[in-house]
Amino acid sequence: MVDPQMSVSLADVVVKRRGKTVLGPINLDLGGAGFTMVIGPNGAGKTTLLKVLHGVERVSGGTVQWSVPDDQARQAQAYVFQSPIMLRRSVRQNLSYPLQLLGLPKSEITRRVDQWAGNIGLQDALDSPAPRLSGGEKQKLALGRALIRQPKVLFLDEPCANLDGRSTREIESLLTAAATAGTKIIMTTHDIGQARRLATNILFLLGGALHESGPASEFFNSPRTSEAKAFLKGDIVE
Ligand SMILES: Nc1ncnc2c1ncn2[C@@H]1O[C@H](COP(=O)(O)OP(=O)(O)OP(=O)(O)O)[C@@H](O)[C@H]1O
Repeated sequence: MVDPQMSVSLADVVVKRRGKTVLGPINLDLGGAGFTMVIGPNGAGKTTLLKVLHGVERVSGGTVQWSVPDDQARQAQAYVFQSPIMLRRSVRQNLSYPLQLLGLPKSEITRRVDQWAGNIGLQDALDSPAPRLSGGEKQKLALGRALIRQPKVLFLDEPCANLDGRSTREIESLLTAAATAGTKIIMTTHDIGQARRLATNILFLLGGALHESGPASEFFNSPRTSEAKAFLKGDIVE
């Protein structure tokens, strides 16, 4: 990550639910800038891994160690859920809220809200109720609300699921700008094209295990395992 202090190590992390191992054991060191794309078939454990990294999934074994104390790590992270969660209030209130929680002065909040409303193309909808926005607009608002806090690490779970091409392109360009500005992005996707467009490195999960990982160019050009090859070809992999 751009801030060299923000990296994370997972040692023998296991998540069990109802007696079944849904993730792990995972051993992983994650650092460096850019996009880490978490890919794999349905049920492979992608969302569970994201939540483990963010510290909101109960682990049954192993350790998750950020290179800064846990409270600092959490403070420096944001998480965007697959179905955007927002306040039943205006776009402006949705963007202001995270900054109010940080206790920023009103003038600074107004400045950043105006700037981010422009970044996400909602400057003319600032006083509209957020629940009335389209799916693409809601997702852009969720992203704006996460990025307005300038997190060091941003987690996203399928941020473009069910969005049209135009909204997907707009979200990818917002994410690319954030990555260039120094936010480490860790996201899941079902869209291999999106993974190819964005990824710096890949985590390929299969059956709860980290089946293959490494730089994106290596993964896409010369996957090591037959399962990764099959997955990239579009075959059904279990
Ligand atoms: N609370 C839970 N109780 C029981 N099983 C769970 C629970 N949460 C997740 N699972 C199971 O854990 C496995 C991994 O789920 P997860 O949502 O992490 O996969 P995923 O790769 O994100 O899937 P998808 O691509 O479908 O979103 C699945 O088999 C799921 O059914």
